[in-house]
Amino acid sequence: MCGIVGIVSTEPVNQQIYDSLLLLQHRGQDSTGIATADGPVFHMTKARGQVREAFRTRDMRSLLGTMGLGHVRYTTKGAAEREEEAQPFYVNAPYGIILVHNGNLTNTRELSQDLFRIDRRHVNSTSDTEMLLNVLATELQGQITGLELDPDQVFQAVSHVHERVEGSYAVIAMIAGYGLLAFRDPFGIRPLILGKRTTDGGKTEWIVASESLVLENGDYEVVRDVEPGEAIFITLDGEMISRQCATNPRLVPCSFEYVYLARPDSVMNGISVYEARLRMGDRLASTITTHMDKGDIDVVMPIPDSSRPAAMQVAQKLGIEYREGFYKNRYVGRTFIMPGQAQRKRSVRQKLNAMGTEFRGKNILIVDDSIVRGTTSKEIVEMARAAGANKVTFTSAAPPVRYPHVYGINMPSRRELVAHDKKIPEIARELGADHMIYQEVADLQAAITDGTGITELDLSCFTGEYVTGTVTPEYLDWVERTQLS
Ligand SMILES: O=P(O)(O)OC[C@H]1O[C@H](OP(=O)(O)OP(=O)(O)O)[C@H](O)[C@@H]1O
Ligand SMILES: NC(=O)CC[C@H](N)C(=O)O
Ligand SMILES: [Mg+2]
Repeated sequence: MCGIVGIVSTEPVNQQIYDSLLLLQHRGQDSTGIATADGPVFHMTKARGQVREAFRTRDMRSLLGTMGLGHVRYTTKGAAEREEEAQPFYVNAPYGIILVHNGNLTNTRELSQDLFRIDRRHVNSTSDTEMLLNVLATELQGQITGLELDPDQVFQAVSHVHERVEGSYAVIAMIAGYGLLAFRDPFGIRPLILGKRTTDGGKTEWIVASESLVLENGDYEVVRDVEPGEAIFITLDGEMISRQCATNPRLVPCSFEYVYLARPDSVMNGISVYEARLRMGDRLASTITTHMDKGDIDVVMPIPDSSRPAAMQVAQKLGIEYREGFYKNRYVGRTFIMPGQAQRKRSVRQKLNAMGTEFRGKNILIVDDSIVRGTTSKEIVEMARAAGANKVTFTSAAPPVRYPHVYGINMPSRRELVAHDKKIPEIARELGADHMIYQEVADLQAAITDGTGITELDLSCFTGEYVTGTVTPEYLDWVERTQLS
């Protein structure tokens, strides 16, 4: 789940894109990039690391132009450490296209063959995003008849992309000399939202971004979410044209955005992430009461940061004191989205410290938003015990993560998942907790969608059911053998 943003403005966009990326930093910490268009000329800077360390003043000065896009990367395909695989990606024909992508393609084996054999295109990385860009470029090339590009041709090209590409993709691209294109996969797995604002001179400026908080921060009004399968084209003069480009679009958004990825102050597909997390807390509290006596819990404690809203609600619902026993070092980023298990493990200890006074002799109920590899929870239980806790009950506002996530979250291998193939008491033993309680899948679904009119969610990492057809057991084996850990 990377973070993406694109802006068509009436003034220079470099600073706005930078500010937007800072707001999306929680979606990716591996690398970042900005590209701008100054008339038909592109400027681009990309580098490893986080936004604050990646862009220097001289880079920012060179990013000229009133249209631009940016990316923060959390690697799911390709290599996290290779700067060349940082986004955006560029192709010089047709016209010149620069593209950013949030998501993960599940038919890259077929795509790389087809791109080479049929389209005669060389893709110089293992990045799925570079393949996606080359498919778009091929399809656009196939549509162009005269010299000029027509939005109809762009929409036709996106329809063909939908036919060729499988998996999840929220995409923003600039076509040199023409405008900004944004589209979302036919299941709308990854988020994308459209906003606009009017200048004093009455001109309209547009923004497309992964999360609504970026729009709010830039004083843009929310127009709407980009629909699953829909493409939006914004011309250089600020005219917005949209079209449904998929034959059978269906909204099936990723549940993990609401559990962990998105910032709580964002609204996605009309659902407030914060409120969804409160509802997860409500439902988890009910499940807790069916498993244990409230009288056996002295305090409810969150694991900072992401579980705070759910933990607060669990405490309130159970009528038990809420205490923050883990102090968080604000200078350590999110550990789950770091590349490599060694770094993740080291960082949990650097990130969290247990305060003895909150633990000594107490029965603690810990709430985390999710338990994936168990890196955090194992360390936390040890820390709680070392700080003198009596009994440690570990709870998760999400159900057990038992299956790989192949739509843009780096959990490719079943072996790595602490809950894969294990019953809950076995997980408790593995993590060293006295007791473990997980959210039920139906409760998670209800917590996210209740009252929203949304009927489907991608819950694949909890259920093993994948919405795109190409995710077969053979594919999952291949992913497990070949991808990142
Ligand atoms: O079971 P694991 O593999 O450890 O993964 C799950 C943990 O990782 C995340 O925290 P993270 O530190 O990334 O970010 P946060 O500060 O937003 O909670 C998540 O909130 C869990 O605490
Ligand atoms: N998390 C994402 O959206 C990743 C985008 C792309 N698959 C990459 O690895 O760079
Ligand atoms: Mg956490």
